[in-house]
Amino acid sequence: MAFFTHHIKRSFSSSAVRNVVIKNVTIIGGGQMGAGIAQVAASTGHSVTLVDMTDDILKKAMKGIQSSLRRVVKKTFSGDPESGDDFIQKVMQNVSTSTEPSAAIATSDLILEAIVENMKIKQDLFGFLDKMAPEHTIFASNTSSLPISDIASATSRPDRCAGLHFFNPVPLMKLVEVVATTSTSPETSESLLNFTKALGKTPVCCKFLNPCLVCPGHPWVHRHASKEDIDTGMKLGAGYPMGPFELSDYVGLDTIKFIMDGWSKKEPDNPIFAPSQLLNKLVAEGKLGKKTLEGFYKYNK
Ligand SMILES: CCCCCCC[C@H](O)CC(=O)SCCNC(=O)CCNC(=O)[C@H](O)C(C)(C)COP(=O)([O-])OP(=O)([O-])OC[C@H]1O[C@@H](n2cnc3c(N)ncnc32)[C@H](O)[C@@H]1OP(=O)([O-])[O-]
Ligand SMILES: NC(=O)c1ccc[n+]([C@@H]2O[C@H](COP(=O)([O-])OP(=O)(O)OC[C@H]3O[C@@H](n4cnc5c(N)ncnc54)[C@H](O)[C@@H]3O)[C@@H](O)[C@H]2O)c1
Repeated sequence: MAFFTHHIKRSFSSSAVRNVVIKNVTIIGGGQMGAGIAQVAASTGHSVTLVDMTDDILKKAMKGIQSSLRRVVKKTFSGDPESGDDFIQKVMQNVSTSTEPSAAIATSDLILEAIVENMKIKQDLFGFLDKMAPEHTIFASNTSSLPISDIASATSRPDRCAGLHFFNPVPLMKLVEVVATTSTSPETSESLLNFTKALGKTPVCCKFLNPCLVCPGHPWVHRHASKEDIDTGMKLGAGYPMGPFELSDYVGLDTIKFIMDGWSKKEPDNPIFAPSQLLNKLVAEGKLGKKTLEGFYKYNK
């Protein structure tokens, strides 16, 4: 990405920064999560810049936001489609896109990354942003599994770094985890709590992200039943809205693999995190779940 190449070097003291009222938000990564977060932030009156590597990806993200908004307004403006259309138009005006975000970064109160689940790439991004962003800017990561303190260590502002973990699909899921490290300042946590409330979400504070799923591709998970039966059982028997295989396809099998590989590296002797041949095979074949129309299951466009 071009913007990685020209750095504006500035040095900042990590002097206490007061509570930040978050209005201008830059979201790096316009995939399923970044687009969803952009939609919700724009819908609640925030000014959003969505950043990704190519214009094509950003076009797809904007199309996704628009079609999700249509589903939302069908309910919220059910008797008044004209007001629904106005709302969509206003929300779309709150989102701009860029592959060269220096200008947006310079006025951001919050930069939230939702890029690939890879420590080195996230650290490189945070290190790069640290040199460009104003002193008050808070950095947040939407990581599912990586330690925030390690990502924050690439910056000179660990007190202004935290996790902001949204759930998929962002427009519908109410929960957001605000993940504070031992270095995150109380002002940063409070600013993020206020931001998530302004988004209409329910924040919970935590120190670590909890593994919320065990990989469904793992042999012991489906040793005694088919994936269809396991999914049906978990939906009808345990009240889950999706079974584990369906949910993994929905999250993205590449993302699930990144997470599993990370955990397995940390706890090589834990059989729960042992590599899943089935998962690895599907990812190697480019069958990444719903986004590629095939994963554990096949999907129509
Ligand atoms: C190995 C370890 C792995 C760890 C993984 C970690 C991942 C991560 O870090 C954490 C997560 O996110 S974990 C993941 C956490 N996530 C979960 O656990 C999700 C579990 N799944 C669910 O909650 C449901 O299956 C869905 C809500 C996704 C779909 O619902 P459904 O009933 O199956 O299907 P439906 O009939 O199509 O839709 C129903 C209604 O929703 C509406 N709508 C849907 N999408 C929309 C969108 N994008 N926009 C707007 N609206 C949208 C739609 O219009 C409809 O409205 P209506 O008024 O009824 O017509
Ligand atoms: N998918 C989920 O259900 C889910 C839920 C919660 C959290 N997360 C986390 O959110 C993050 C993103 O997940 P996703 O599902 O949206 O992934 P995704 O693959 O849909 O999107 C990632 C996007 O980031 C872009 N990207 C990658 N590297 C980049 C860089 N250096 N600069 C700019 N853009 C870059 C890619 O082009 C892609 O568009 C991951 O850390 C994941 O663990 C995912």
